[in-house]
Amino acid sequence: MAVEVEQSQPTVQVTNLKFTYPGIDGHPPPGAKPLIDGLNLSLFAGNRCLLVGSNGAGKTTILKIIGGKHMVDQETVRVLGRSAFHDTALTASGDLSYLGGEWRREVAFAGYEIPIQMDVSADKMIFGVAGIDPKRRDELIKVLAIDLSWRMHKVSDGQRRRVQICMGLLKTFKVLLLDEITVDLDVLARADLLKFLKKECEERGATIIYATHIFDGLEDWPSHIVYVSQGKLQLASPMNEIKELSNLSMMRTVERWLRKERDEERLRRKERKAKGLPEHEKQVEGSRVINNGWAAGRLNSTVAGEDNFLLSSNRVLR
Ligand SMILES: Nc1ncnc2c1ncn2[C@@H]1O[C@H](COP(=O)(O)OP(=O)(O)OP(=O)(O)O)[C@@H](O)[C@H]1O
Repeated sequence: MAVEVEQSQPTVQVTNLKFTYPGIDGHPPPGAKPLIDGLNLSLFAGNRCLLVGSNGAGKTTILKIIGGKHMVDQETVRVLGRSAFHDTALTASGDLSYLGGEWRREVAFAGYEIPIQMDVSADKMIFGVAGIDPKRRDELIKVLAIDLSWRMHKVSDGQRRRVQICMGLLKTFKVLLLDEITVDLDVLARADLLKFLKKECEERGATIIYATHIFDGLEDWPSHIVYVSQGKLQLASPMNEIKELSNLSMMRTVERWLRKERDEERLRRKERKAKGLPEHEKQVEGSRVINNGWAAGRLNSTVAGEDNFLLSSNRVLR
């Protein structure tokens, strides 16, 4: 049964986020184009937000910033009303949890990172975590169909991933950031995990942001969708609004946005070439210049639904 959740305060609030990766001297290189620019986003308890965008669009960077892994101004990113980077108790308590990236080789758990491939049983790993609700632990073991006798250095990638995900979800989170974590899971494990995560939002009022390229089985999962391109928020909308606009499946809808983005970038590149400019916009990274290919341009037209449905980047999701 769904709980009534307090909707007045956002659980995740990003205000005019601008971010450039620091160079080797620890500072953003002078003149570098920001990777994330003017991004605003508000999410509330119970929201399940799908974060989509092409490779290199900035999804991981955004999740890491919200997860407190990159320093930004205290007021720019607020999670549960606190600064994600400065208030380390947010992650230490498990209230804010990030699963992704380097976590693929290790288990990130409440601020600690544990190697995932040592000769240890799943049982030892999962039951070695203190202060866990036994009912929640049993449920996760069942949902992820974990055999507690598995030795972590001998199991398959997918089996190892199940244990890893179980560890990451043992503590009751309030805000969960998932960065493409289901890649190795079989169809059944993925479906059961998504069902569990949906329940966490509906019953406990958790907020989840999930960045993925795999849309299989996700059709009815998200309550909201956010599309980023070149570090800018192109669209943020409740799923029902997207569905009202188009009969296409979510995968086809996203495919259409990305095709449009790519076509516009190709056109932009052609125009640059015609003007005798280098085909690709260049971005400064540290002391060297990197070329981002077609992903480096700006999406400057509308993207969603029937093409004229561009949502404001200041949109608050309800
Ligand atoms: N530590 C870093 N230092 C400098 N640039 C970085 C760093 N990490 C990522 N980038 C750059 O930032 C851009 C966005 O990367 P990010 O990983 O956020 O994209 P993404 O949308 O998650 O991509 P994908 O879908 O491929 O996972 C890329 O051009 C990448 O090269």
